[in-house]
Amino acid sequence: MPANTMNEDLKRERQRCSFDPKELTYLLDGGEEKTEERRQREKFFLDDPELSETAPSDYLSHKEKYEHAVKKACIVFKKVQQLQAQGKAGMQNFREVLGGQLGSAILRDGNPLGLHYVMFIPTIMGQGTIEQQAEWISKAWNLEIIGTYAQTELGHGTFIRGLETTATYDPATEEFVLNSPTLTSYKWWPGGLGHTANYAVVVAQLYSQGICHGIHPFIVQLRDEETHLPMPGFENVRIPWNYMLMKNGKVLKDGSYVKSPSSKLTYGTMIFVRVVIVQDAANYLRKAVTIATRYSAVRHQSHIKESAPEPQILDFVTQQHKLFPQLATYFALHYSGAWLWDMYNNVTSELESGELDRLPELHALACCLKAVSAADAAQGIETCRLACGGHGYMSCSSLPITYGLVTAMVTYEGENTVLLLQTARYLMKAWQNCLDGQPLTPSVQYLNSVRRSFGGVYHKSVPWIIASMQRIAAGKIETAHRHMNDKIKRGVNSEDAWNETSIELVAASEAHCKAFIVETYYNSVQQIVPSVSQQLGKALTELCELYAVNTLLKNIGDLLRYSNVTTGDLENLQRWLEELLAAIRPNAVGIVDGFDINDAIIASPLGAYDGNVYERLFAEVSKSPLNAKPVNESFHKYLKPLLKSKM
Ligand SMILES: CCCCCCCC/C=C\CCCCCCCC(=O)SCCNC(=O)CCNC(=O)[C@H](O)C(C)(C)COP(=O)(O)OP(=O)(O)OC[C@H]1O[C@@H](n2cnc3c(N)ncnc32)[C@H](O)[C@@H]1OP(=O)(O)O
Ligand SMILES: Cc1cc2nc3c(=O)[nH]c(=O)nc-3n(C[C@H](O)[C@H](O)[C@H](O)COP(=O)(O)OP(=O)(O)OC[C@H]3O[C@@H](n4cnc5c(N)ncnc54)[C@H](O)[C@@H]3O)c2cc1C
Repeated sequence: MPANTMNEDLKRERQRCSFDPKELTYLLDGGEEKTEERRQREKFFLDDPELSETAPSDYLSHKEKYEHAVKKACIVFKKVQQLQAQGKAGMQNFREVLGGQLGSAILRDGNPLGLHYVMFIPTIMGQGTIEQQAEWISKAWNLEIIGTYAQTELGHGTFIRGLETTATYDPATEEFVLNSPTLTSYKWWPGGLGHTANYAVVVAQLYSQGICHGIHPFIVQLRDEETHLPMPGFENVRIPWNYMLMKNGKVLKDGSYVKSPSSKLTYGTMIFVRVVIVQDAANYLRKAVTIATRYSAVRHQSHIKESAPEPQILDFVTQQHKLFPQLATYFALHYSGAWLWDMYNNVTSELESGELDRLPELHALACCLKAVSAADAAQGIETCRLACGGHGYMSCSSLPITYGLVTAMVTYEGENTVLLLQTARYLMKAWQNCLDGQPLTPSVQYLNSVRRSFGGVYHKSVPWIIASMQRIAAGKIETAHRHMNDKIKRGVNSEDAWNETSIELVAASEAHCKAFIVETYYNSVQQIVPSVSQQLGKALTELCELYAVNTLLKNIGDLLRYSNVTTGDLENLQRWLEELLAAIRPNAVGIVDGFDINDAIIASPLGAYDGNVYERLFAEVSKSPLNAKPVNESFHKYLKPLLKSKM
């Protein structure tokens, strides 16, 4: 097929879409102008010959990949500075360019500067005094220094109160002495710590006047700014007094300690990254479902009717049931992420004025939304990979690497189970408040309404599904609360009772989160529909209904246990699901086109806009050095002697 011709199947798919994908693009970007801005920004980076992939980095050594990534990260940074000089670079650009999809396309092998922007700078902004911000932020933005966030140790990642690195204040010299006294206290995992960063925020147990005040953040220089050689010593390293970030907890020069308004303010950066992860997980999922949907429109296989030619695999209802819920999940996580980002900004500004009331609810929501979005996006990406059969397994499909990036999210920034238990902690208190008639915060208000009524009869609407999911969540919260208290009444101490009930606590947390996501998604679509064309509004509504129906059908056991749903209602839900898959089918390619993901970011022969899958696959494998010569030298070195010896 000559280059740049459009695959006929995709041509037909694009003709049958009921709405203009550009309208969806503008909606997701926040308007036509924003789309144009984004496209220009992408072009500015992706068209740069120094950044485009000549040979796939799959064939580089680990060391070469690192050096390649550093080179490109520096080019990206200089280009961001050019944007800044034109007044075009703001926080959003950095997020786009240094993280997100554009970043992961340009820096396929990771971004050695990622942690510098994602955690080092935000920690100084969130934990440093005004003076400390003035001292460090501009140097960091201008890359005069490169930082990382060194919290996790060989022996501790989750339980940060158990971290062993110490920072002991020496009033005689007005310095802190940092020490990682044991093998398990060595900082381990921080991105960039090995060879890139020359500074770190080190999270350590603060000791002053013989008292341990818990974990606090300290700036430590790791490498000489000129030679990049590691600073002398890694035991009893001395740093100046003002290298402790003191916006919250403080140590005065005489060594006396001033408590933070809340010890949990030290954990602030982790909330920020969890909030960012929700949106990033959604974006990686939409890249994967774009690849799998376009591929499924081009791939012909088997028969639906013996008399007809091999159909597009997108016409198999099972294939639709694999992919369309992923389309819907992208929107669900996108709108939940947007809602959480708003709440984060509001609560953070309240914290600035000492208002801590909403921090616990933000923490609880950030925990469960990070956990559910990372897990669901990872599972959705794996479903997309499997839906592409053998070609989905190839690394050039981009699906395995995308899956790897997102499963990491399940672990970092708080391992999922641990975070779901954090939310469960909040829900147990909320249920107790509900029983005691105490006021409830907005995200758990539904506990009151669910307690008062045992659910209405089935009707084919998302509000009925939301009420059912809230009923399931309340039921699981009540069950966990009751089981835990029954154990305590039987003499089990509260910590053991918590641990013994933790399976149900995690499940209650997940159910609460799913109910929150469906409701937030529905409310977002309700707000949007009146402002878009009737066709796009219908498509967005169908996707929202699909997310709700499919999520509920994956939970039939709980639905039967905690509501008065009948088997007849379940049959109606199954029929509704099938109707929605059929309704979405003609728009599937149009929806992914609406994501407007540049082919260079898709980076997959299965998902290119023109749909020339086989030509692109073949071109891709031809790039492999292994295919440069017809006979590989291993034949003469090893195989031939072996064969000879048999003769
Ligand atoms: C501008 C450019 C941008 C570029 C963009 C790029 C985009 C790319 C995007 C993304 C790439 C990201 C790449 C990052 C790579 C990964 C980085 C890392 O992994 S850094 C390490 C993370 N490590 C953890 O997260 C540890 C997890 N563990 C914990 O958080 C804690 O240990 C926890 C919460 C599990 C237990 O901590 P306890 O033992 O001190 O707390 P308890 O006793 O359980 O609770 C005490 C009270 O504290 C509250 N609490 C706990 N954590 C809180 C928090 N974070 N905020 C507020 N309250 C909290 C609790 O709700 C509880 O409150 P009550 O007592 O119930 O009222
Ligand atoms: C790609 C990547 C990048 C990272 N980058 C950084 C970084 O830049 N800076 C940094 O400081 N760290 C970083 N980390 C470390 C990361 O934050 C930790 O790995 C993460 O917090 C999990 O902690 P852990 O490894 O101790 O796991 P563990 O907590 O040991 O988890 C192992 C198992 O124990 C279970 N478990 C632990 N505690 C509990 C509990 N209370 N209740 C029930 N189950 C429990 C977990 O659920 C899990 O199943 C990174 C990790 C990865 C994978």
